[in-house]
Amino acid sequence: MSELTEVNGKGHMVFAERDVVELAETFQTPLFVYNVEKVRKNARAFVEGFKKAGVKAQVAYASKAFSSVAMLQVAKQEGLSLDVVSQGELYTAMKADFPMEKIHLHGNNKSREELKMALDQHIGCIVVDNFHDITLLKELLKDYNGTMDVLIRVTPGIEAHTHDYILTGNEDSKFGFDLKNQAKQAYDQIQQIDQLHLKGLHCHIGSQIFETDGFIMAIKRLYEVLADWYKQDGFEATVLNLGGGFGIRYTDEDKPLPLDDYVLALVKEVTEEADTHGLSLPEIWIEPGRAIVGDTAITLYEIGSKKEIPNMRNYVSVDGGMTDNIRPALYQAKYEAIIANKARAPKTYPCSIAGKCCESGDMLIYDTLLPEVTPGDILAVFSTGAYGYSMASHYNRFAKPAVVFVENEEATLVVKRETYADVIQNDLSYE
Ligand SMILES: Cc1ncc(COP(=O)(O)O)c(C=O)c1O
Ligand SMILES: N[C@@H](CCCC[NH3+])C(=O)O
Repeated sequence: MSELTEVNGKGHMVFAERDVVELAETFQTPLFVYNVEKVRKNARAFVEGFKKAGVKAQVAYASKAFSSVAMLQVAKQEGLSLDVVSQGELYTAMKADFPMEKIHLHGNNKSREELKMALDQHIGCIVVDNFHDITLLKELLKDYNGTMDVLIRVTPGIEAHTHDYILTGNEDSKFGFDLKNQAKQAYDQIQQIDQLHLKGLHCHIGSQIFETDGFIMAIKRLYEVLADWYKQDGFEATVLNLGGGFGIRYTDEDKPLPLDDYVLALVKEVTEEADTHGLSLPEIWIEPGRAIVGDTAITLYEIGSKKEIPNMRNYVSVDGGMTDNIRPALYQAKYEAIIANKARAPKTYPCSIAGKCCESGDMLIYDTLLPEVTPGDILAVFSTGAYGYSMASHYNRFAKPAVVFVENEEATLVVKRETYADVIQNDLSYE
């Protein structure tokens, strides 16, 4: 996004109206900086899209993209619902005082404890992923007075155009029930448990998707099944959850749609299918993660060493890497970056950006152009708001970076930088 970058009189990059070089000095590096106004804007694009279409909806922020107490407080302020996939994500929501009735629990191997916590907290909905979920719920509900709303997660057999590792709606997937056989068995089992209220179906076809056809195909397939269940049993879904996966821009190769285009396409197709089959229009739920936070943050690093291999490649190393952004190593994901303290300088130096882990694959960006690089320069990598901090690790015993929120020009530390004492806090001695 370099051509759109704002630059101040000192030649420093400005992000969310703040000089990022100053932010790096104040909060140290590596540092995640979120533009909260942009987070709100993304959230509102989805929410307003459904409002405009006049359809009942829930926009559940997929907290796996970036979960922290402050982030979930922003999601709550924006009236979003929440998708959690673990006790840890649910616990974070509890600490953020997130309304429990707006939380949906996912997971392809939910533990008894996770399901119990969901029941005890009276969350809004459990997305049943497999027969084990149903068995555990049946047992747990014996000691439970209330009821629980559930959706059945199915794999609609859609091959969305995305990286193989983040494709989830195809039949050969660890998630959900296959639509042809297992979904009906799950339906029958759930209908026999009085305390489970089946609201409808869930599918998630993949992530970083730039087209609406995959979603449309998925909706058609869901309706084939829903039409059968209606004929057989008179069952009508009151909710259709179409997952997340809406793509964002990392580099020029990515051509995202305006967020409300996805909403309009979903609403149109669901409305048509419901009409065709004589079914009433369900609530439409979606679960965007990346599209809410991905393009709202940058990561700031300090540049250190350089290795120049004549006629081959120049390596420029930064003080973070795969421990705060595993996506390039895991998915060959591409990013753009600039030197924040030389934001106007001509880009004349061909180089690749390396992390500092003891791993050759620890590369953040291959073959980019930067201005002449000197140790101490601040590198800003764009669009790191999703699946960066949330996938961070302690490899090489690195401490996790800090996270800062900027809103109304004010920068607030929302996740503290870990200390080395934090990193080894669970180590016990064996002398
Ligand atoms: C079930 C489910 N919902 C929502 C998401 C969020 O996806 P994204 O961040 O691409 O919107 C994912 C991740 O791909 C997922 O598996
Ligand atoms: N973590 C992945 C996306 C998969 C998310 C959840 N199913 C990414 O960084 O793109």
